[in-house]
Amino acid sequence: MIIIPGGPTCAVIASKCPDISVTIVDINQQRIDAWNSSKIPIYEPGLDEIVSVQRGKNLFFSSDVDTAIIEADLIFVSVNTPTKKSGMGAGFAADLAYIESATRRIAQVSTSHKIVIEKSTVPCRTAESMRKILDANARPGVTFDILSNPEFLAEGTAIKDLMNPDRVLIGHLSTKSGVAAQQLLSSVYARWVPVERIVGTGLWSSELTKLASNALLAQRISSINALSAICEATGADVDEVSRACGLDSRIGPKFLKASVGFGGSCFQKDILNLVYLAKSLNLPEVANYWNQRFAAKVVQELFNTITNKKIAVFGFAFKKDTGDTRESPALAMIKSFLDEKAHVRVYDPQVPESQMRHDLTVEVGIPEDEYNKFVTVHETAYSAAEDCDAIVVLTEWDEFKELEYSKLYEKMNKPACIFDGRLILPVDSLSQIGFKVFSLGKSSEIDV
Ligand SMILES: NC(=O)C1=CN([C@@H]2O[C@H](COP(=O)(O)OP(=O)(O)OC[C@H]3O[C@@H](n4cnc5c(N)ncnc54)[C@H](O)[C@@H]3O)[C@@H](O)[C@H]2O)C=CC1
Ligand SMILES: O=C(O)[C@H]1O[C@H](OP(=O)(O)OP(=O)(O)OC[C@H]2O[C@@H](n3ccc(=O)[nH]c3=O)[C@H](O)[C@@H]2O)[C@H](O)[C@@H](O)[C@@H]1O
Repeated sequence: MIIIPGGPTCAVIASKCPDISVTIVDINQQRIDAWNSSKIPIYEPGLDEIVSVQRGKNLFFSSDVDTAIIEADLIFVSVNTPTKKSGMGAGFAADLAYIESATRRIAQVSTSHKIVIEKSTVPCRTAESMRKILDANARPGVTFDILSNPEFLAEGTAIKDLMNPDRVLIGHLSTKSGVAAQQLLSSVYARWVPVERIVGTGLWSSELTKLASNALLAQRISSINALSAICEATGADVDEVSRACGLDSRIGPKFLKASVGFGGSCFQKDILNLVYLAKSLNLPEVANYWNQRFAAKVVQELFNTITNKKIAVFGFAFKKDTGDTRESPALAMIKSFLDEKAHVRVYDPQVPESQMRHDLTVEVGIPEDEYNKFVTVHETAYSAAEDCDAIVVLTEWDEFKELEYSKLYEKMNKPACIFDGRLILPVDSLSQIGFKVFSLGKSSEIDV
């Protein structure tokens, strides 16, 4: 195994797996010299001790990148991925030049099958680019698997985090060799990480999870920092507010320490990277946008028109187990369907027709005669679905999971579509019945 470069991760793997030979390679000779000296190039509590025990046994440091590649079975790519300074995406996108040159080297030098593991923090779908580079430059007969295994350690607690990680994430393809590669890497971590903390996902989910985790963590700090300004103006104490908020088990106490703003090498660059990804995919971060996007998906899948089609809306409340409809996504969604002159047949176990009529006519502003003509409210999901072209699930009521979908399917026009806006339905069994199923935030896997 080699790691390019990723010192702390490498040292911990070596110390937990004495039978695995681990080599850190770096094109920077000075860094390698430092790793081989009594003054290693990174200060991390506990790292010095591990390196001094393992170095020369199963932990090696070298600038001979090519030899290390040829001898390795698994190759972690942990090179730097700073924010681009010039060109397209400058100031936001990640500079993948180092990833590219390391990947090219692996392709050109390898003489046997390799498992190449993305360890660096990269934009979503970087594995696809790596695959293209590997395939285009590989020697005849040499094959590669690519895994995504992002690093979640924080500086200052790196060894502790690596010894006892909350989770180890391994993204892989669902091909036979992709799964085998994932199992092999899992078996390395399983030497010291409980198996339930080793999580397998698709490649893209894994890549995106790393950026998303840093964005969510940074967002918590930004929130508490914004509250600190309000505390200053009002006389409240931010530490007291933070402690009291953190006692809510849904919020939790960690990462709520107000500060002068977050620093570090990663939060800023990874958030910019995520913003760039959202912008380049034309995804403005406006709450209302998510409603519109889902409504547009319904129209698109129903052959770009829903005029005079019948749409069953399952759920009107803003969440399950309540009859409350304030700011419910159903309002904007039904308005979009009515704008397209579709007939909407609504069923919600708790929201009465009078409430729906009030919300749609008074709050949303749909004229009374339009409501009367296009909206009907039903006593059961079965009657709502009758003669419909699509079912759109907008509230996560438990009973929607337990409906007899084959019975609903029989009553509907074909092709019968289901749009799951709450991720509660069993996609596979609905597809088997014959439904065209669309789930929020999911797409089919594209091989790389
Ligand atoms: N530092 C941290 O705490 C964490 C870093 N990460 C991610 O890990 C990656 C690396 O971060 P750092 O270690 O902080 O970066 P770094 O800049 O300290 O180290 C990167 C090293 O890669 C070497 N390198 C560049 N191209 C090479 C090539 N083709 N072959 C061999 N070596 C090459 C450089 O000489 C440099 O020493 C980044 O993507 C970062 O976002 C993720 C989690 C934590
Ligand atoms: O991708 C990465 O590189 C890493 O980025 C962060 O780790 P790191 O930047 O090393 O350190 P943090 O402990 O997250 O601190 C970052 C900044 O936030 C600040 N911070 C943190 C926590 C808090 O409550 N308040 C606060 O202001 C810290 O002082 C520091 O300036 C994440 O915590 C790691 O999970 C991630 O792997």
